[in-house]
Amino acid sequence: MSMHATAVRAEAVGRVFRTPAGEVRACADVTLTARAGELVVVRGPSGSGKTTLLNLIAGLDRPSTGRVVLAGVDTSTASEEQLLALRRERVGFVFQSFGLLPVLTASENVEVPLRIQRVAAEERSARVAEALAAVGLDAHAGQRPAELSGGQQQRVAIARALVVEPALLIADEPTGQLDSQTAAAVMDLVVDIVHRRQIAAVVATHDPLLVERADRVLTLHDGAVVDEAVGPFRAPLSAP
Ligand SMILES: Nc1ncnc2c1ncn2[C@@H]1O[C@H](COP(=O)(O)OP(=O)(O)OP(=O)(O)O)[C@@H](O)[C@H]1O
Repeated sequence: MSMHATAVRAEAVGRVFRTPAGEVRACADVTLTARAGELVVVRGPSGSGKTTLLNLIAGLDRPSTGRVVLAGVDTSTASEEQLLALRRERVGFVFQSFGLLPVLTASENVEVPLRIQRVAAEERSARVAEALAAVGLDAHAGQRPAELSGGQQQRVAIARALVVEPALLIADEPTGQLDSQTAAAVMDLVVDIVHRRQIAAVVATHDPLLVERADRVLTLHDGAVVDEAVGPFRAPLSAP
Protein backbone atom coordinates (compact mmCIF):
# COMPACT_ATOMS: atom_id res chain seq x y z
CA MET A 1 0.00 0.00 0.00
CA SER A 2 1.36 3.43 -0.91
CA MET A 3 1.85 6.17 1.67
CA HIS A 4 -1.36 7.96 0.82
CA ALA A 5 -3.62 5.07 -0.13
CA THR A 6 -7.26 5.81 0.54
CA ALA A 7 -8.58 3.40 3.16
CA VAL A 8 -12.13 4.66 3.00
CA ARG A 9 -14.09 7.26 1.11
CA ALA A 10 -17.66 8.33 1.82
CA GLU A 11 -19.23 10.26 -1.04
CA ALA A 12 -22.33 12.38 -0.35
CA VAL A 13 -23.53 9.74 2.08
CA GLY A 14 -26.99 9.86 3.61
CA ARG A 15 -28.79 7.52 6.00
CA VAL A 16 -32.46 7.66 6.81
CA PHE A 17 -33.99 5.51 9.55
CA ARG A 18 -37.71 4.76 9.45
CA THR A 19 -39.25 4.84 12.92
CA PRO A 20 -42.87 4.74 14.15
CA ALA A 21 -42.54 8.49 14.73
CA GLY A 22 -41.44 9.09 11.15
CA GLU A 23 -38.18 9.28 9.24
CA VAL A 24 -34.94 10.25 10.98
CA ARG A 25 -32.19 11.65 8.79
CA ALA A 26 -29.19 10.51 10.85
CA CYS A 27 -26.62 11.29 8.17
CA ALA A 28 -27.01 13.88 5.42
CA ASP A 29 -24.71 14.35 2.43
CA VAL A 30 -21.43 13.61 4.23
CA THR A 31 -18.21 13.35 2.26
CA LEU A 32 -15.11 12.07 4.03
CA THR A 33 -11.80 10.54 3.00
CA ALA A 34 -9.35 8.77 5.30
CA ARG A 35 -5.96 7.88 3.89
CA ALA A 36 -3.19 5.68 5.26
CA GLY A 37 -1.49 7.38 8.21
CA GLU A 38 -4.26 9.95 8.70
CA LEU A 39 -6.27 10.63 11.83
CA VAL A 40 -9.74 11.96 11.10
CA VAL A 41 -11.81 13.11 14.07
CA VAL A 42 -15.61 13.28 13.91
CA ARG A 43 -17.24 15.38 16.59
CA GLY A 44 -20.63 16.87 17.30
CA PRO A 45 -23.31 16.89 20.00
CA SER A 46 -25.18 13.78 21.12
CA GLY A 47 -27.46 12.57 18.33
CA SER A 48 -25.56 14.46 15.61
CA GLY A 49 -24.86 11.24 13.70
CA LYS A 50 -21.31 10.28 14.68
CA THR A 51 -22.01 6.60 15.34
CA THR A 52 -24.23 6.37 12.27
CA LEU A 53 -21.38 7.72 10.12
CA LEU A 54 -18.80 5.38 11.67
CA ASN A 55 -21.13 2.40 11.06
CA LEU A 56 -21.45 3.42 7.41
CA ILE A 57 -17.73 3.83 6.76
CA ALA A 58 -16.90 0.61 8.64
CA GLY A 59 -19.27 -1.41 6.47
CA LEU A 60 -21.56 -2.23 9.41
CA ASP A 61 -24.43 -0.41 7.72
CA ARG A 62 -25.17 0.71 4.17
CA PRO A 63 -26.06 4.25 3.10
CA SER A 64 -29.54 5.22 1.90
CA THR A 65 -27.96 7.63 -0.60
CA GLY A 66 -24.41 8.23 -1.81
CA ARG A 67 -21.74 5.57 -1.48
CA VAL A 68 -18.94 4.30 0.72
CA VAL A 69 -15.84 2.78 -0.83
CA LEU A 70 -13.99 0.76 1.81
CA ALA A 71 -10.62 -0.78 0.85
CA GLY A 72 -11.66 -0.42 -2.78
CA VAL A 73 -15.09 -2.05 -2.33
CA ASP A 74 -18.41 -0.21 -2.75
CA THR A 75 -20.38 -1.30 0.34
CA SER A 76 -23.73 -0.69 -1.36
CA THR A 77 -23.16 -3.33 -4.01
CA ALA A 78 -21.06 -5.77 -1.94
CA SER A 79 -22.72 -8.97 -0.70
CA GLU A 80 -23.20 -9.58 3.05
CA GLU A 81 -20.37 -12.13 2.88
CA GLN A 82 -18.04 -9.62 1.22
CA LEU A 83 -18.91 -6.99 3.83
CA LEU A 84 -18.27 -9.42 6.66
CA ALA A 85 -14.88 -10.38 5.21
CA LEU A 86 -14.04 -6.72 4.65
CA ARG A 87 -14.83 -5.84 8.28
CA ARG A 88 -12.89 -8.78 9.65
CA GLU A 89 -9.81 -8.34 7.52
CA ARG A 90 -9.56 -4.61 6.83
CA VAL A 91 -11.15 -2.82 9.81
CA GLY A 92 -10.12 -2.65 13.47
CA PHE A 93 -12.78 -1.54 15.95
CA VAL A 94 -12.34 0.16 19.32
CA PHE A 95 -15.36 1.10 21.44
CA GLN A 96 -15.96 3.20 24.54
CA SER A 97 -16.96 0.09 26.50
CA PHE A 98 -13.80 -1.85 25.40
CA GLY A 99 -15.86 -4.91 24.39
CA LEU A 100 -13.47 -7.48 25.82
CA LEU A 101 -14.62 -11.00 26.70
CA PRO A 102 -14.40 -11.23 30.52
CA VAL A 103 -13.48 -14.93 30.73
CA LEU A 104 -10.53 -14.60 28.34
CA THR A 105 -7.06 -13.32 29.21
CA ALA A 106 -5.61 -10.26 27.48
CA SER A 107 -3.73 -12.41 24.97
CA GLU A 108 -6.76 -14.65 24.34
CA ASN A 109 -8.89 -11.56 23.66
CA VAL A 110 -6.34 -10.28 21.17
CA GLU A 111 -6.22 -13.71 19.55
CA VAL A 112 -9.99 -13.88 18.83
CA PRO A 113 -9.94 -12.14 15.42
CA LEU A 114 -7.06 -14.36 14.27
CA ARG A 115 -8.95 -17.51 15.30
CA ILE A 116 -11.95 -16.26 13.32
CA GLN A 117 -9.63 -15.79 10.33
CA ARG A 118 -8.26 -19.32 10.92
CA VAL A 119 -4.68 -18.13 11.22
CA ALA A 120 -2.35 -21.01 12.22
CA ALA A 121 -1.48 -21.34 15.93
CA GLU A 122 2.19 -20.46 15.62
CA GLU A 123 1.52 -17.30 13.62
CA ARG A 124 -1.28 -16.40 16.02
CA SER A 125 0.96 -16.42 19.06
CA ALA A 126 3.66 -14.40 17.30
CA ARG A 127 1.15 -11.76 16.15
CA VAL A 128 -0.61 -11.59 19.53
CA ALA A 129 2.74 -11.09 21.29
CA GLU A 130 3.69 -8.35 18.81
CA ALA A 131 0.34 -6.54 19.22
CA LEU A 132 0.47 -6.69 23.02
CA ALA A 133 4.05 -5.40 22.97
CA ALA A 134 2.98 -2.55 20.67
CA VAL A 135 0.53 -1.34 23.33
CA GLY A 136 2.99 -1.95 26.17
CA LEU A 137 1.13 -4.84 27.76
CA ASP A 138 3.50 -7.78 27.30
CA ALA A 139 3.77 -8.15 31.07
CA HIS A 140 -0.03 -8.45 31.44
CA ALA A 141 -0.78 -11.01 28.73
CA GLY A 142 -2.19 -13.58 31.17
CA GLN A 143 -4.55 -11.25 33.03
CA ARG A 144 -8.30 -11.11 32.54
CA PRO A 145 -10.07 -7.76 31.90
CA ALA A 146 -11.27 -7.52 35.53
CA GLU A 147 -7.63 -7.73 36.64
CA LEU A 148 -6.63 -4.78 34.43
CA SER A 149 -7.15 -1.02 34.79
CA GLY A 150 -9.50 0.81 32.40
CA GLY A 151 -6.58 2.17 30.41
CA GLN A 152 -5.01 -1.28 30.19
CA GLN A 153 -8.33 -2.77 29.06
CA GLN A 154 -8.59 -0.18 26.31
CA ARG A 155 -5.02 -0.95 25.26
CA VAL A 156 -5.96 -4.64 25.00
CA ALA A 157 -8.88 -3.59 22.77
CA ILE A 158 -6.47 -1.53 20.64
CA ALA A 159 -4.13 -4.54 20.34
CA ARG A 160 -7.10 -6.69 19.28
CA ALA A 161 -7.98 -4.09 16.61
CA LEU A 162 -4.36 -3.96 15.38
CA VAL A 163 -3.66 -7.66 15.26
CA VAL A 164 -5.54 -8.05 11.97
CA GLU A 165 -3.29 -5.36 10.41
CA PRO A 166 -6.28 -3.26 9.36
CA ALA A 167 -6.27 -0.57 6.71
CA LEU A 168 -8.81 1.36 8.78
CA LEU A 169 -9.15 1.85 12.53
CA ILE A 170 -12.61 2.91 13.72
CA ALA A 171 -12.96 4.19 17.27
CA ASP A 172 -16.19 5.43 18.87
CA GLU A 173 -15.47 7.58 21.95
CA PRO A 174 -12.44 5.42 22.81
CA THR A 175 -11.51 7.46 25.88
CA GLY A 176 -15.04 8.17 27.11
CA GLN A 177 -14.75 5.88 30.13
CA LEU A 178 -11.21 6.85 31.12
CA ASP A 179 -9.93 9.51 33.49
CA SER A 180 -8.18 12.38 31.73
CA GLN A 181 -4.63 11.22 32.42
CA THR A 182 -5.31 7.66 31.23
CA ALA A 183 -7.25 9.03 28.25
CA ALA A 184 -4.24 11.14 27.24
CA ALA A 185 -1.95 8.08 27.33
CA VAL A 186 -4.39 6.01 25.25
CA MET A 187 -4.72 8.85 22.72
CA ASP A 188 -0.94 9.19 22.43
CA LEU A 189 -0.83 5.48 21.69
CA VAL A 190 -3.53 5.72 19.00
CA VAL A 191 -1.81 8.67 17.30
CA ASP A 192 1.56 6.90 17.42
CA ILE A 193 0.12 3.71 15.94
CA VAL A 194 -1.70 5.56 13.15
CA HIS A 195 1.48 7.33 12.10
CA ARG A 196 3.92 4.49 12.62
CA ARG A 197 1.82 1.77 10.99
CA GLN A 198 0.27 4.02 8.37
CA ILE A 199 -3.26 3.04 9.31
CA ALA A 200 -6.16 5.37 8.53
CA ALA A 201 -8.14 6.17 11.67
CA VAL A 202 -11.59 7.67 12.02
CA VAL A 203 -12.39 8.50 15.62
CA ALA A 204 -15.59 9.93 17.11
CA THR A 205 -14.59 11.93 20.13
CA HIS A 206 -15.20 15.10 22.13
CA ASP A 207 -11.74 14.94 23.61
CA PRO A 208 -9.92 18.23 22.85
CA LEU A 209 -6.53 16.51 23.13
CA LEU A 210 -7.36 14.16 20.28
CA VAL A 211 -9.00 16.91 18.23
CA GLU A 212 -5.70 18.81 18.58
CA ARG A 213 -3.74 15.91 17.15
CA ALA A 214 -6.09 15.20 14.24
CA ASP A 215 -5.15 15.69 10.60
CA ARG A 216 -8.77 16.56 9.85
CA VAL A 217 -11.75 17.39 12.06
CA LEU A 218 -15.34 17.08 10.86
CA THR A 219 -18.03 18.66 13.01
CA LEU A 220 -21.51 17.20 12.59
CA HIS A 221 -24.87 18.70 13.41
CA ASP A 222 -28.16 16.93 12.66
CA GLY A 223 -26.26 14.44 10.50
CA ALA A 224 -24.56 17.04 8.31
CA VAL A 225 -20.99 18.37 8.27
CA VAL A 226 -21.15 21.96 9.53
CA ASP A 227 -17.40 22.48 9.74
CA GLU A 228 -14.29 20.81 8.35
CA ALA A 229 -10.85 21.85 9.57
CA VAL A 230 -7.33 20.76 8.75
CA GLY A 231 -5.27 20.03 11.84
CA PRO A 232 -2.38 22.33 12.79
CA PHE A 233 0.05 19.44 13.21
CA ARG A 234 -0.23 18.00 9.76
CA ALA A 235 3.20 17.80 8.11
CA PRO A 236 3.50 20.10 5.08
CA LEU A 237 3.18 18.17 1.81
CA SER A 238 6.44 19.58 0.45
CA ALA A 239 8.62 19.44 3.56
CA PRO A 240 12.30 20.07 2.78
N1 LIG B 1 -31.23 2.31 14.18
C1 LIG B 1 -31.79 3.52 14.32
N2 LIG B 1 -33.11 3.68 14.15
C2 LIG B 1 -33.68 4.90 14.27
N3 LIG B 1 -33.01 6.03 14.55
C3 LIG B 1 -31.69 5.94 14.74
C4 LIG B 1 -31.00 4.68 14.64
N4 LIG B 1 -29.68 4.90 14.88
C5 LIG B 1 -29.57 6.22 15.14
N5 LIG B 1 -30.76 6.85 15.05
C6 LIG B 1 -30.99 8.30 15.22
O1 LIG B 1 -30.08 8.98 14.40
C7 LIG B 1 -29.58 10.14 15.04
C8 LIG B 1 -28.05 10.07 15.13
O2 LIG B 1 -27.68 9.06 16.07
P1 LIG B 1 -26.16 8.67 16.36
O3 LIG B 1 -26.17 7.55 17.33
O4 LIG B 1 -25.48 8.46 15.06
O5 LIG B 1 -25.61 10.01 17.03
P2 LIG B 1 -24.25 10.26 17.85
O6 LIG B 1 -23.73 11.56 17.37
O7 LIG B 1 -23.37 9.08 17.72
O8 LIG B 1 -24.78 10.40 19.33
P3 LIG B 1 -24.02 10.10 20.74
O9 LIG B 1 -22.91 11.10 20.85
O10 LIG B 1 -25.12 10.34 21.74
O11 LIG B 1 -23.56 8.68 20.69
C9 LIG B 1 -30.28 10.22 16.39
O12 LIG B 1 -31.38 11.06 16.24
C10 LIG B 1 -30.71 8.78 16.63
O13 LIG B 1 -31.85 8.74 17.43
